[in-house]
Amino acid sequence: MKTLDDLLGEGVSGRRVFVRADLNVPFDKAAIDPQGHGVISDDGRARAVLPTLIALRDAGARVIVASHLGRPKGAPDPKFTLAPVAKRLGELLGSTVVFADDTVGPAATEAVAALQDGQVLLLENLRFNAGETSKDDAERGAFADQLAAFADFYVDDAFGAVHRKHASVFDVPARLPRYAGGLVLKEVEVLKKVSESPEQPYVVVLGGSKVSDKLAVIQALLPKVDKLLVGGGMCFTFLKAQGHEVGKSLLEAEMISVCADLLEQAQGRIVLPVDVVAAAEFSADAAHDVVSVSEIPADRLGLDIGPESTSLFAEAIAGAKTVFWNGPMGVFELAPFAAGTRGVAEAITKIDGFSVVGGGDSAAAVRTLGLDESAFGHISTGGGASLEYLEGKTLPGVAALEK
Ligand SMILES: Nc1ncnc2c1ncn2[C@@H]1O[C@H](COP(=O)(O)OP(=O)(O)O)[C@@H](O)[C@H]1O
Ligand SMILES: O=C(OP(=O)(O)O)[C@H](O)COP(=O)(O)O
Repeated sequence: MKTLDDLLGEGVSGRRVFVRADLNVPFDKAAIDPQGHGVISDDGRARAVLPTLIALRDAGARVIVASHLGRPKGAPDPKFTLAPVAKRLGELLGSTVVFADDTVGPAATEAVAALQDGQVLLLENLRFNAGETSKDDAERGAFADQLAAFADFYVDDAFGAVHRKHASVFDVPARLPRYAGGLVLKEVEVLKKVSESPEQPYVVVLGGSKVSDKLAVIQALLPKVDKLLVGGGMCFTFLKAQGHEVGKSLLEAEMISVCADLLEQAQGRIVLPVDVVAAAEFSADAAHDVVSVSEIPADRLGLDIGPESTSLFAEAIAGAKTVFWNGPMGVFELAPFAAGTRGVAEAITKIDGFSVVGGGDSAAAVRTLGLDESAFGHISTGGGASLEYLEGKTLPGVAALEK
């Protein structure tokens, strides 16, 4: 695999370099800025790609940065514009970041043509184009052709998206000389060690809201781990499979039988919450109570694991030599539902072993809850990506760089 250092050694002054970054940063759930844009709540993912952007900029490259943000449906959607991210990236870089308000349209084409040596341009959200995530090779390829036409070289530093077979991750690198950025290299190096020889006991903690993505991973991880602790939005499909009613909580109805099979296979190694914080609605000032998982009221939704579950999870974590954690235990962004995530995170910081936290929101939780980042072995920018790496899967973005 060729690296950014190889590219810098070849010389990039005046050359156009396409950088796929993961600038899918979390936004404050309530705030709006004076321009009507969302307010970034944690810019860790933008900071993580700065070394690559600075090295290219300072070497005189014309830097074209591209990313997705959220999950828009293949068409422009102002809710998911990267405009506020361009502004923040400019502040972090200490130099102007030009923003194109389309991805491959006239604005982007003009902005690429006007780029000066040492300038950085951010294209609008890749997922405003159906070609980016299409399952159809030709449709993805046509979009990749347009992106590749902008540049002479391709650098992938979007670790959080390397598990996606998307145009900017998988198809553009097939069309240009390709290089791995420093973030991708560092992430792969750490995760390789954990996946090849995790010191036992190995505990995996899963939560968050991307339920169906992660249920698929559990099957593959189960044989490798001693305990799998499940909280967050994830746990309700499992609780339902155990026969509990979950009220209005997040539920993947079509996955209930899969969860039942997983529980049977796991023979006690999947640990579920015994109590949850059940709220009247998804808001910080909603009425809420701690209830047993067998007593979730029909008109309430579970927004955090309860204190007994937090202690149960902390106990399982305490004896571990390796812990991988992806996905918050609750809606930590709202203060009444942050205790489970805080308790589990604190337990992970105390282990006598190696811990990895992965995921945009999980890493953001560590920072916004004021936990000591240095108490974790590694904080990964990718949740799904690191889970799939640990599962032993070939990741399309990594494979594309290795070809
Ligand atoms: N019980 C729950 N119900 C709904 N959403 C939840 C629940 N628990 C956690 N979440 C949400 O999950 C989101 C993070 O999920 P996910 O994207 O899977 O994690 P990561 O980005 O770390 O991989 C957070 O915004 C959090 O508010
Ligand atoms: O946020 C991300 O992944 P993560 O929540 O698993 O860390 C990445 O930006 C990938 O986003 P996606 O899961 O919408 O493809």
